[in-house]
Amino acid sequence: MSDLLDVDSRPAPESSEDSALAEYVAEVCRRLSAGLLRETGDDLRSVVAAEVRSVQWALEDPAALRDRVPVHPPRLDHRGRVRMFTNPVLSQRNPLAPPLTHVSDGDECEFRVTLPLQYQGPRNMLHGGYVGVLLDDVLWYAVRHASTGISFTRELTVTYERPVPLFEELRIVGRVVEAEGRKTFAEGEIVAGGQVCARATGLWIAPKPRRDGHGSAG
Ligand SMILES: CCCCCCCC(=O)SCCNC(=O)CCNC(=O)[C@H](O)C(C)(C)COP(=O)(O)OP(=O)(O)OC[C@H]1O[C@@H](n2cnc3c(N)ncnc32)[C@H](O)[C@@H]1OP(=O)(O)O
Repeated sequence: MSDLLDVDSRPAPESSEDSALAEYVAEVCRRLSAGLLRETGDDLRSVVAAEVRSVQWALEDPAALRDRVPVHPPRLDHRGRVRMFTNPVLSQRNPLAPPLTHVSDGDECEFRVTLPLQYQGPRNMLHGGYVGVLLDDVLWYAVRHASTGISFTRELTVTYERPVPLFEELRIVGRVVEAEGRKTFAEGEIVAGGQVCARATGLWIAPKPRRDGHGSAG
């Protein structure tokens, strides 16, 4: 995967154990989110108690998460500031992110994900706004992969062809179709069971160079 933070690769002063703990707690939060929406009564209480116990266990036993290699530990930028990878679609440390599994870079960038209940719009279907979020992020990633700096989404058009299902694997694909100066045009789709459910096209624009010759974002 590209260096999405676009900063120096110096690790921030956080132990690997603490980074692993943060990512584990994010995972527990995701399971809890689904549990709160699925269970009621005694079943709800069991789910909450089990997850609270699992966090307690991870906090009390330093060896509990020994085998986990943190995926998105904090990094230091060139000014020595701590930078977190906060991306709400890709970050392992952000409980809002599903997060996506990266499959390939190249002419096409591909990610896969199976979405749980907290992303539901209509019954068993993905919320339409989140369809746009996924496509925005993966097309942005394809633009980022094909260029040297950060670009911002200027325009995104989403076509909803059929419902995007929850609880089954989705392929989310993005590719650059044209680059011209600061502008990059990209397109992509979400595919479930071999069928395209949603398509997007969009324009990403790199910020104007600053007077010192650097971009103003990143
Ligand atoms: C680290 C993880 C991040 C993950 C991020 C995922 C993607 C995101 O969510 S990004 C956040 C959402 N997006 C934003 O907040 C962006 C908000 N918009 C902006 O800040 C600005 O509009 C910005 C920076 C995109 C462009 O501003 P600016 O540089 O002033 O643009 P501007 O000079 O008007 O246009 C640049 C060029 O694009 C052209 N252009 C603008 N709009 C269009 C369009 N719709 N179609 C074709 N061309 C266009 C202009 O004509 C101009 O062309 P030229 O250079 O030939 O004159």
